[in-house]
Amino acid sequence: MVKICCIGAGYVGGPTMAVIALKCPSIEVAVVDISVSRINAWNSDQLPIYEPGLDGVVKQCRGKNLFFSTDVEKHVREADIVFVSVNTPTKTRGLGAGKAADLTYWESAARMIADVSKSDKIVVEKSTVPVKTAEAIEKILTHNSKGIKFQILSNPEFLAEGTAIQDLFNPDRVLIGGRETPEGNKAVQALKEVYAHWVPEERILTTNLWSAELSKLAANAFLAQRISSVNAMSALCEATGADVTQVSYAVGKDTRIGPKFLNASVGFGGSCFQKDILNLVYICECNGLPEVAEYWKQVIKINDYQKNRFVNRVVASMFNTVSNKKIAILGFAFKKDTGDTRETPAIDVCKGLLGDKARVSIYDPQVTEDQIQRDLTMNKFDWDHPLHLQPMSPTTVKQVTCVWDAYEATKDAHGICILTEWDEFKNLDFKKIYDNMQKPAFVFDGRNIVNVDQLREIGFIVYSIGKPLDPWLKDMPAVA
Ligand SMILES: NC(=O)c1ccc[n+]([C@@H]2O[C@H](COP(=O)([O-])OP(=O)(O)OC[C@H]3O[C@@H](n4cnc5c(N)ncnc54)[C@H](O)[C@@H]3O)[C@@H](O)[C@H]2O)c1
Ligand SMILES: O=c1ccn([C@@H]2O[C@H](COP(=O)(O)OP(=O)(O)O[C@H]3O[C@H](CO)[C@@H](O)[C@H](O)[C@H]3O)[C@@H](O)[C@H]2O)c(=O)[nH]1
Repeated sequence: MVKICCIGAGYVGGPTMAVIALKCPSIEVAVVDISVSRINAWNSDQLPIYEPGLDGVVKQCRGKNLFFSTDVEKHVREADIVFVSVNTPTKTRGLGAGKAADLTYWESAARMIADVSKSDKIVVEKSTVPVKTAEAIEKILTHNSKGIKFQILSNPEFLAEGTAIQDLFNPDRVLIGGRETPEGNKAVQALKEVYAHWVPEERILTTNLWSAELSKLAANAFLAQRISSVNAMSALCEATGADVTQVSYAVGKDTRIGPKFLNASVGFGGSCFQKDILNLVYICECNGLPEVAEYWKQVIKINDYQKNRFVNRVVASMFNTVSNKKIAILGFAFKKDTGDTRETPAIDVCKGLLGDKARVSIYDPQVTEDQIQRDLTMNKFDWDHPLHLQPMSPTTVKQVTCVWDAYEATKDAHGICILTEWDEFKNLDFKKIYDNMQKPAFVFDGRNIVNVDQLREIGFIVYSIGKPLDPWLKDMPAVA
């Protein structure tokens, strides 16, 4: 029986390995982690991450050919294929701080693999890493190998949160990069056979190592760039009276452009886009390509601009101050159908409003109060380290309350900010909400999910990203 071990039981390691176990009953899969609480949660009824469909997949295989364990060394030693899916946060100190990927966790995993291995292994990069990481990992492994042979493959993951199970069942492509040597080709073939259990052969792409590593960074940069492009257009739409939804529909109808990923928003979030672009920027700079670095930096600058612009709209609309006003925040996760808050635009928006002394009342169906408080007090990039190594939140932000109901959050509020596109927000009783708010009552829709005309009829003053402006907002500056 082929044995797979995955180091890192997170958003990628957990779902990816659960799907491999489900689709390959003949393979034994162990997912290991240094975080005891994470592993305990994977072994309980309350999985550590919320992902539609994940529960069912885990329940079908757990205890049969899928195991979650903290005995990292044992499972690595026994495995034929070791996936490494650990954190690769942005460095906060030293060389490349604020841009480069911090490979501490990767390096310690590689050293541990070399230490405990007693048989040849294929080591698979599942984490998103800088180009040429495989070379560094190869060096660590071979210099410590005691005669054991390791083949390194790059197999970046393209799943998106909220649709992870769907994406894993039916991927656009699986990408496997390896050394172009007989041993390298053999290793690529072995991993290909795993995916071939359910992925059609023509969707399994094989490349050299560096192309696979770079393709992952490139794909995320292209995706994020589309959002920054449409968000940049949203500002121009507001200035001209065009409607960004109509513009992106018309643009996306061009088959060369395509309709997906053109939704204007308060900004993109998530653990990957910003981190991976910063990483790309750093790699370009290190390779003497400042113009290319500058080009990709702009994607992040526009994203920051979009979040600032949103906060400025809120404050400017409400007589240039939100001091002591209650603002309801509907949605804190970085997108719907996940409880993940890493780099969520809600953090920046809330911090902006708190900076103007607002009182914020937050409701998100999947995010706990503890998480929100930690997010609002943590330093940038600290969120991307293993849970037990993150600083405990020393203080709580007093002007923040978290509630478990949208009606409670909006009661007596002056304004509402919709920051995540949860389906349930589309069906709220806005008349009831309006009746229970201070007047004038404002809605700032950062996800373009409300029916603007209906809300204006009820009496709300409505701002919706990239839509023709409410007369109330017309003469107010977008960016103060
Ligand atoms: N989240 C996504 O949607 C996504 C998608 C594609 C790629 N990625 C990439 O995959 C990687 C993992 O991302 P994630 O979202 O799953 O992160 P995560 O924080 O959810 O999971 C990483 C896990 O690795 C564990 N870990 C760290 N060092 C370890 C070690 N030495 N031994 C054992 N366990 C260790 C941590 O405790 C943590 O549970 C990152 O490089 C990320 O960029 C993420
Ligand atoms: O038209 C759009 C599409 C997305 N978003 C926002 O962009 C962010 C990222 O969304 P999405 O890409 O759907 O989720 P992620 O889980 O971050 O997935 C991205 O990052 C992963 C980690 O690298 C990759 O594996 C995926 O392919 C890539 O889509 C979220 O805040 C979305 O709300 C928009 O604002 N407008």
